[in-house]
Amino acid sequence: MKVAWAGSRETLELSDRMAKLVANDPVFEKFTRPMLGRKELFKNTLRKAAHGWKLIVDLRLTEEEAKWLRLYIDEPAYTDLHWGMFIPAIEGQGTEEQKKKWLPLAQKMKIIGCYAQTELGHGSNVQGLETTATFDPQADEFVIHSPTLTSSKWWPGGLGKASTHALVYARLIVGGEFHGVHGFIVQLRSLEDHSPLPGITVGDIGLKFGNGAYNTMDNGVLRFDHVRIPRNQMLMRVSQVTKEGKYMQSDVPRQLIYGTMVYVRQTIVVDASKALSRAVCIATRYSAVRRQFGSRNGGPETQVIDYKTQQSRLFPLLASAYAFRFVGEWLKWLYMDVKQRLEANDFSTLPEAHACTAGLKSLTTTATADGIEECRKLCGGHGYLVSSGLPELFAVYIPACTYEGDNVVLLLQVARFIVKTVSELGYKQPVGTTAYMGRVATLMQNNCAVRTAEDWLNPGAIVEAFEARAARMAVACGRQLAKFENPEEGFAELASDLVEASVAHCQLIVVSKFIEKLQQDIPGKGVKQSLEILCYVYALFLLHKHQGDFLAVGYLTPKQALLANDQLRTLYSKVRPNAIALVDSFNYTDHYLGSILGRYDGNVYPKLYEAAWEDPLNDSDVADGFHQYVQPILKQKLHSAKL
Ligand SMILES: CCCCCCCC/C=C\CCC/C=C/C(=O)SCCNC(=O)CCNC(=O)[C@H](O)C(C)(C)COP(=O)(O)OP(=O)(O)OC[C@H]1O[C@@H](n2cnc3c(N)ncnc32)[C@H](O)[C@@H]1OP(=O)(O)O
Ligand SMILES: Cc1cc2nc3c(=O)[nH]c(=O)nc-3n(C[C@H](O)[C@H](O)[C@H](O)COP(=O)(O)OP(=O)(O)OC[C@H]3O[C@@H](n4cnc5c(N)ncnc54)[C@H](O)[C@@H]3O)c2cc1C
Repeated sequence: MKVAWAGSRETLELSDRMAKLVANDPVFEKFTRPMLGRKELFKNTLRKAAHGWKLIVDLRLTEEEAKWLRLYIDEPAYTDLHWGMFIPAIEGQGTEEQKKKWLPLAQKMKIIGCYAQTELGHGSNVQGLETTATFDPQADEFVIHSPTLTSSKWWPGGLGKASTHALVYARLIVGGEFHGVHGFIVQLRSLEDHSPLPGITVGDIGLKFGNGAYNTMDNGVLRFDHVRIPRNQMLMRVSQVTKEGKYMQSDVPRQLIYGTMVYVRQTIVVDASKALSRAVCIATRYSAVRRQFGSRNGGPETQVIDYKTQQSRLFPLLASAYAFRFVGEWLKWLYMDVKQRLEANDFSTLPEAHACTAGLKSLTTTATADGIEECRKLCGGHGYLVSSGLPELFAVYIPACTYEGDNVVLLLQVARFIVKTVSELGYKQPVGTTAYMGRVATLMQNNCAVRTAEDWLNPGAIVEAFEARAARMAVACGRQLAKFENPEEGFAELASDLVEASVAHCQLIVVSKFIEKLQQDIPGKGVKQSLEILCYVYALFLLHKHQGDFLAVGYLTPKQALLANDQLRTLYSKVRPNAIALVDSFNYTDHYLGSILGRYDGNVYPKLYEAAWEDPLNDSDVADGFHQYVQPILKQKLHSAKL
């Protein structure tokens, strides 16, 4: 199962080597992180990033090994944005000449870059950005300017203190005409002493949610006062500005300017499976250690993992972690395919890649953020201790629901794609993830054939149920929209229903990709069977949770919905014997997991007890401040009879 989770034996071995390299290096210690003040915390992150880079250089790590190393260091840092957005943006939107100039500098870390798109006043509405880039033909330069307070760049990670350069998104003005938002490479700080260059005001935006957590990152604010950059620092793969001040659009669609977001959303889906699996690993191991009630004749109490309520909350999350892992693998393939096509100037699959990355980013991050919090509750009181690892994981993870596109805004993008597909059904055969809509007539007509709980153990029955629900919800939205004279007004009015239809479509993708995964050759005794059980748990859990949809569209009867729930209960009993093995298969070191409750050896209570004494409050028996603030109260002489 470790191989199935990792994707291949090679990846398992490689990631295992990197995990151990990090776990055994004292520089990467992280247990004290939540106790540190901001400055100390940030400096420590810089130290870890520098040490990580030294290892990459000294050990001549490959790009793949370096990625795993950064993952296991497990501390948000400017390097995430440098490698994860700045470099991919230049790769995707730069010309060959620009790539030749900037990529070697960035890859050798001679410069540090960030992705400066969002502003104080605008994040979701990218077309609403206010920063301007005005072409000055005399000087052959762009003038980058922040005309208002709300045009201040706000949020970019790595911008506040670390970056020397930024990829700045600004409205292009040529000859007095606006040409929409484009990307520009702008140097922010001196490469000698790191001080901000003239015309640049830059700093950190301040503390964020949680102790430690995302505060290791210097999310920044940035203003430009007529900052000049050479013309060739506008990324010019999509459109160009000539020396003479002529704006030219190439055959490449404008949307490619948003390409970096497609790339990062795809990586976020894979990351969701990592974050959720960490939380599930902690909660599952602890649920096997923790005992409450049920002792007979002085024997041990019941392991909480044996309670059906615990199983019905925990096992769907375990199944979701696997589901997100496999849909992430598929999405990576889809992205690579689109990337290759784009390089050959085939842009036909870009809309689907956008819809899939946006929708799956939204679906998986929402479920993961909620899932981590559920895992905290599954660990009872001890889950609230920082040493459980869950509070910090939650605090670090939840912004994923917002960054790289607010999750609701992204589902509305999916809705546009679905509505368009439905409206074109009469003359265009849908392909890819919308191919099922080509069978819309059948899906609208046929109802569920399930008669017994066992009938639900059938991939065909499950896929058809999810297809029928998604198709019927999409068609219903289409019909409602058709009643509006102005389609945009209709879209705004029906936005909540459209979001629900998008969720149904995205859940269908995840379920289908899990089932497709099971059609592949999966080596290892019992591995495929265990994955089949998890796949049914994932699908039937969603069906149970959203049974209102399935019933409302008239595909299921209440009896069939109840049978699905009966089957789900049986499936939980099948997951139980392998639950620990299924989380051990994630192959996480205790360092990466960062949790006393989730320790591999299960030695929870002694270690919790030990850790308590390491809290700075326990440095002395009598607390600092006792003599000053508590003792006077204890010693006071009160005159009032009542008191
Ligand atoms: C080595 C380590 C690697 C680790 C990886 C590191 C990862 C780091 C992880 C976390 C760190 C956090 C970093 C966070 C960074 C950020 O948050 S960057 C800022 C991200 N901002 C957003 O996501 C903004 C969201 N808004 C938008 O994307 C868009 O504006 C929009 C809302 C999608 C669309 O706006 P609008 O309605 O105005 O539409 P238009 O812009 O006019 O577009 C119209 C058509 O374009 C299509 N479209 C839109 N987006 C895309 C896209 N990305 N790709 C392709 N096509 C797109 C849209 O469908 C319309 O098409 P149509 O005309 O055919 O209908
Ligand atoms: C930790 C973190 C790191 C970040 N890193 C970066 C970075 O490196 N670079 C960068 O450029 N940006 C970064 N961002 C910014 C991030 O991309 C934006 O915050 C995000 O895109 C959401 O935009 P917003 O803040 O404008 O939200 P808003 O759009 O203001 O959202 C507020 C509310 O309005 C709703 N809403 C907005 N529009 C609509 C609509 N059309 N229909 C219905 N509801 C709507 C949303 O659903 C939400 O509920 C980061 C943000 C965070 C939190």
